[in-house]
Amino acid sequence: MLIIGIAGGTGCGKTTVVNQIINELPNEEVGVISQDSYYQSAPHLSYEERTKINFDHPRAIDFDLLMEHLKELKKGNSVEQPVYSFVKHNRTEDTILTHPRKVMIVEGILIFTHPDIRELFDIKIFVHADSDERLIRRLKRDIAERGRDIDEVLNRYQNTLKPMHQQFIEPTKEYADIIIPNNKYNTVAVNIVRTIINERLL
Ligand SMILES: Nc1ncnc2c1ncn2[C@@H]1O[C@H](COP(=O)(O)OP(=O)(O)O)[C@@H](O)[C@H]1O
Ligand SMILES: Nc1ccn([C@@H]2O[C@H](COP(=O)(O)O)[C@@H](O)[C@H]2O)c(=O)n1
Repeated sequence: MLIIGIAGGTGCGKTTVVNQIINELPNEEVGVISQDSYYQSAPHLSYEERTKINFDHPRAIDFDLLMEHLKELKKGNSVEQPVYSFVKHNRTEDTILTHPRKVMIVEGILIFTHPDIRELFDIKIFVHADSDERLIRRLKRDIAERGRDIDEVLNRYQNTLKPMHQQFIEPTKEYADIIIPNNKYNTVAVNIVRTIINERLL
């Protein structure tokens, strides 16, 4: 199994890049795991309390479960990937049965901060977009898709997202084998990664 890690700050375009890469690849050969599915479950907290969680700090992620699932997939076993609700700020009751594939792509803002998880990646890719681009995209996306308003996004950006990005995410760029500039859609980079994957699938 080839495991590719794709990191980068919120709004840099990780999910979009992954979708562009897997589009046109046979879906029985390539699987995706999103770090967002592994936000800690917090059923003991009220909604109000959950809105105050710092979601950009590594402790917000259930890395133990993510690690366990990646190891199981590597062994050839299927896992139940959790489903997370950005509207409720909580894990849902649902899971997605995720089967091992020849190529597994793992994407998320903090995946390169965890040394043992970093070790599992055969290829590490960091997607870069400037912080103003990322904020604009995040604003539009979170209002359109994640039930937020402009104040929520801007407060979170100033209070936690920006400092956490500088402290935890940006420094992990140094672990990357490939850095994809993504201020604009980068079809050349996407095609290069797809070529690497296709070679593995031959
Ligand atoms: N290169 C790009 N140029 C303009 N908009 C983009 C680009 N890449 C992604 N987007 C848009 O920005 C938003 C955030 O992208 P997304 O892939 O969800 O980022 P991430 O997964 O890194 O948080 C989405 O609405 C997406 O359509
Ligand atoms: N309940 C939550 C959980 C996370 N976030 C934000 O999501 C961002 C990471 O996801 P991307 O798809 O953008 O990479 C992260 O910056 C968290 O602030 C949230 O808003 N609410």
